[in-house]
Amino acid sequence: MQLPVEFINKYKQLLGNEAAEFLASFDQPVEKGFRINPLKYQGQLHEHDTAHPIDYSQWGYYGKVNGKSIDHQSGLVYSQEPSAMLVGEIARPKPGQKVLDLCAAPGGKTTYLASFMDQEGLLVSNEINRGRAKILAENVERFGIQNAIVLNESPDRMESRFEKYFDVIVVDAPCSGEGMFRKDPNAINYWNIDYPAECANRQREILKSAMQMLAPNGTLVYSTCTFAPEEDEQIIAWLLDQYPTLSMGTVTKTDSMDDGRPDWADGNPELSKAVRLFPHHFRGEGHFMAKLINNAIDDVPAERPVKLSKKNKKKAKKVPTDSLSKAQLQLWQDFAANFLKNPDYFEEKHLIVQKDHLYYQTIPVDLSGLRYIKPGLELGTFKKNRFEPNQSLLMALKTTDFKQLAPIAEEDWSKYVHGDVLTTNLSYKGWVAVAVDNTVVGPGKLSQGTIKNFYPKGLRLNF
Ligand SMILES: C[S@@+](CC[C@H](N)C(=O)[O-])C[C@H]1O[C@@H](n2cnc3c(N)ncnc32)[C@H](O)[C@@H]1O
Repeated sequence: MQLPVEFINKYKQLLGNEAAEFLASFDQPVEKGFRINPLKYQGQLHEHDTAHPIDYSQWGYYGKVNGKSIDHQSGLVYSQEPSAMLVGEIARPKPGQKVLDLCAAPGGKTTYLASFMDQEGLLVSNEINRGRAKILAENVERFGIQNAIVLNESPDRMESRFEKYFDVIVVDAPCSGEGMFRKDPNAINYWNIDYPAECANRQREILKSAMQMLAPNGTLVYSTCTFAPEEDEQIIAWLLDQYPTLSMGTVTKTDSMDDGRPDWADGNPELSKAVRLFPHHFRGEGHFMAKLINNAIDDVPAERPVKLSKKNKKKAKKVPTDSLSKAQLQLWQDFAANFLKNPDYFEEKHLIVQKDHLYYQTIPVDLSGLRYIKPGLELGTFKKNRFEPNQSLLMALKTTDFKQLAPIAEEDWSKYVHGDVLTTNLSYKGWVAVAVDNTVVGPGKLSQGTIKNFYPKGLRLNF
């Protein structure tokens, strides 16, 4: 790989004797990995091999995901580069906590955090770029996360709404991406000697917002996929300096993980508690991460109303946060009674309607004034006098949750995701959850031996 001369010289200086080995690692093949989704997994994958577990990740395996497989399409597996998996392990939120993934698309860390949360508490998953936020929302849906809200905001516009609100915040920062060079050689074209310092400016801005939203006793996890000290140790040194209530948390490291380098910042020995994953030591593309604990004293209420500046008021989309009409509630309850084994699982007080779409929020959050993609788990849509379930609802439940299940053979799955009508000898009528083995793959509507296909058009596949 042709690396920029200034990049080579910089790391020769920083790494000394080790530089040759580090630079040679850029010519080694990319390491691929995937995780099993504990929210869905019931002991069976269809075409992925779990022979090579990743020792520091409870759900991680080395290997490549087939994007056109049942496992991927139904959210049983998530493709993630092995070093990125450690970020989720370090953050390790507990069920019931309020968690923020501030730079979240396409969703690697979000899905990891959700794996720990077991559908309880609140996961706010934010991405500033609208196109990327939509991809994030698709991955949240596929993974079957019930407790996530997908926002499309700049971090500073979230501050006043979520002041001192989150127990865990992950900032997987936009960075100079030096750990991406092997995976995406185009990333080299963006690099120049000043780029890390430019990225560091943006990282400090994002972290200032994150600090406004971190609750007393909260945990902040900061990570990058770059080796540049300006964006790694020097950012953590700045944080510790600016926010005296922060202290470094300890991270359990395996032999192939390096300590942070105090000598690459201000010499603070605490920085060695950070983790460096170098591709010449570790089976992965490379990452930096640090865990910080907020030791501030709890003096401010956790939740505050939105306070928007005039400028932000203008930009903000008007969002109707409606409660259900009586007729809508009846339609939902009739649907749930026929379709779900526990029709009261999605409690009425957690339901909201927006433009005829019905959503479920585990913890009610007022999103007025904020841009979002999904204000909660989308249960479905009210259409005239009926209710139509959304793919998100199907993805977020297990086969055992449905009254009306339509199991199909593995060979019929490709017809289903292609959008074909299927035949069956089941005798139910109405909405069914189509499933392959123990995995729900999407909705259908059954009538007289045929399953009408309601797999979303945007997700359909050609083989
Ligand atoms: C390293 S990527 C995140 C990867 C993601 N956490 C994952 O695991 O899949 C960084 C993200 O930050 C977003 N970003 C860029 N500028 C930002 C800003 N000023 N504030 C917040 N996020 C930003 C980028 O669009 C990008 O999606």
